[in-house]
Amino acid sequence: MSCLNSVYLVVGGGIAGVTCVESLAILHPEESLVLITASSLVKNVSNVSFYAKTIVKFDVNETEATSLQKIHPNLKIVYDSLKHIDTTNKIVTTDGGVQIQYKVICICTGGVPRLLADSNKSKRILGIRDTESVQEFQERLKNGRRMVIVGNGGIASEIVHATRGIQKVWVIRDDYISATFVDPGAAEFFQDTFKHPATEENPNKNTILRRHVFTEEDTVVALNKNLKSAALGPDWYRKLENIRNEHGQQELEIIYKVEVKSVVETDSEYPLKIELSNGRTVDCDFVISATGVEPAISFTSDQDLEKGPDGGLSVNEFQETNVKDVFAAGDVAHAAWEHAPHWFQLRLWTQARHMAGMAAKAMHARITKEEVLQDFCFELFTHCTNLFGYRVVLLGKYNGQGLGTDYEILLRVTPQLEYIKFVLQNGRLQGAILIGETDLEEMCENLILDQIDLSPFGDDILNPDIDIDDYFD
Ligand SMILES: Cc1cc2nc3c(=O)[nH]c(=O)nc-3n(C[C@H](O)[C@H](O)[C@H](O)COP(=O)(O)OP(=O)(O)OC[C@H]3O[C@@H](n4cnc5c(N)ncnc54)[C@H](O)[C@@H]3O)c2cc1C
Ligand SMILES: NC(=O)C1=CN([C@@H]2O[C@H](COP(=O)(O)OP(=O)(O)OC[C@H]3O[C@@H](n4cnc5c(N)ncnc54)[C@H](OP(=O)(O)O)[C@@H]3O)[C@@H](O)[C@H]2O)C=CC1
Repeated sequence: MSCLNSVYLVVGGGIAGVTCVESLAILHPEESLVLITASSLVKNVSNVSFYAKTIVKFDVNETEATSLQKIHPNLKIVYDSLKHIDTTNKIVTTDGGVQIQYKVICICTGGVPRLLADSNKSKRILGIRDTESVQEFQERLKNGRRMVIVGNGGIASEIVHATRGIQKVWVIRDDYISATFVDPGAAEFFQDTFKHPATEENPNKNTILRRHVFTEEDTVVALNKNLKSAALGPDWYRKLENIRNEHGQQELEIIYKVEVKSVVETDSEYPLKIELSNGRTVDCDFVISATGVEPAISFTSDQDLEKGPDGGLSVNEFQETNVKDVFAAGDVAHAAWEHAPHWFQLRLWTQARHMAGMAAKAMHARITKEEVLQDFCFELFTHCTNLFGYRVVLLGKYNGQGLGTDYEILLRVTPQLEYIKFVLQNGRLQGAILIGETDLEEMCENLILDQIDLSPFGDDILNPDIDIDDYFD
């Protein structure tokens, strides 16, 4: 059995693993580093642009793992899967029997789709995670007449927006769409776009300003509770836009507040029959189960690595697990430290990148016996994405998460143009949803981080005729 020796060991070729390697290449290029990746293609980030200090947008690309050796002269790549970690002797073993001795290790094995309970009953229930799963979806789309989409998060929203020429039945547990990312008001804003696509002649710019004081009866919007190839990037669904099933009909039906009770294969016109919790059945060609991810922990270890309630490896603010010198980052990790007031974990690229950069700094500090502080990026939750053709920026406690019932919402809505929501508590901004080209990202970031008292401004804070930035210069 061959044995490699290395100071640093990183497992996984997704955004987290690659970011960890790239950061170590800058921090400690003279030291030995091994990357274990099951795939020869790995993910990397390019075209990073900053909307503000912590609000970042970037592209994710696939690249040959060997390209990382250009930036890290001492990097060795092992194309294999991690099988076992002996944390006492600091040796890992791969499926292929390679052994690697390490001083510090970072586990970045990502996540796998958490599919519907009946998914083992039919090959027509698909999850989307990697390039192969998208290819399978594309094949099904070409000839499919009707698909059922289950789930109300990022993937379901993107599929509903991007697919054409097929009947879509979108089955959700909530009473409004895209609940992982937005609130009922923003969902209405998106749905208005389905009904009235904006045209140049009819941009529909009637701005509505509204303040809403939350009471006990209000429902606080719930936050989302939570193999071998890395997860896709944000533009993955554009591939679907090119697929046109000329025979199919374009139709979307949304069924609210239901769950899938069972899925059975049939010999009738449609090969699948879906039974819903409201008693209704839907016939279809295939089902997309866009029902979240679960951490990918397919390896064993001699000591128990503690897990959080979401099944992820619990890590402290330096991304270290309960076992010394074993770090974890990205979708596989559960952020178990005490969070800053305006940050929480969602399994997203930016967070995978931030966690992995932090892990690399902490690993380097362990080897060089230096002190390390947690990075500033964990001060504020930020997510920048596109939904239903709009730029969406989510900041802080954008859905009032964890604020109880004692907060106010200030809204500015211009149909088909912008949707701006401020979440205020004690006159201070706690979170924001910015949909459209609002140009408010930097101001909101500052207002949340500095906790400036906004009560003197009243509703003017969102008055489109007042340039609020002037107040804070
Ligand atoms: C369809 C889709 C669209 C998305 N869109 C967005 C978006 O627009 N914006 C956003 O912020 N986030 C998005 N995400 C989420 C984002 O992709 C993930 O949060 C992020 O990629 C996680 O990175 P990771 O490196 O932790 O995990 P992964 O990308 O899953 O990478 C983990 C790697 O580890 C490997 N691995 C697993 N087990 C082992 C093992 N035992 N040994 C060796 N290697 C192993 C896997 O093969 C994989 O290559 C999307 C996710 C999906 C599925
Ligand atoms: N633009 C972006 O930023 C995108 C991000 N992503 C990321 O990729 C990952 C995977 O995306 P996705 O699968 O959409 O996961 P998400 O976690 O975003 O959403 C999962 C959805 O499925 C629902 N759900 C879970 N179990 C069931 C069930 N048994 N029946 C019905 N509904 C169920 C959840 O509801 P509930 O909340 O009630 O549990 C939630 O609405 C996530 O980390 C996501 O953040 C993906 C695509 C785009």
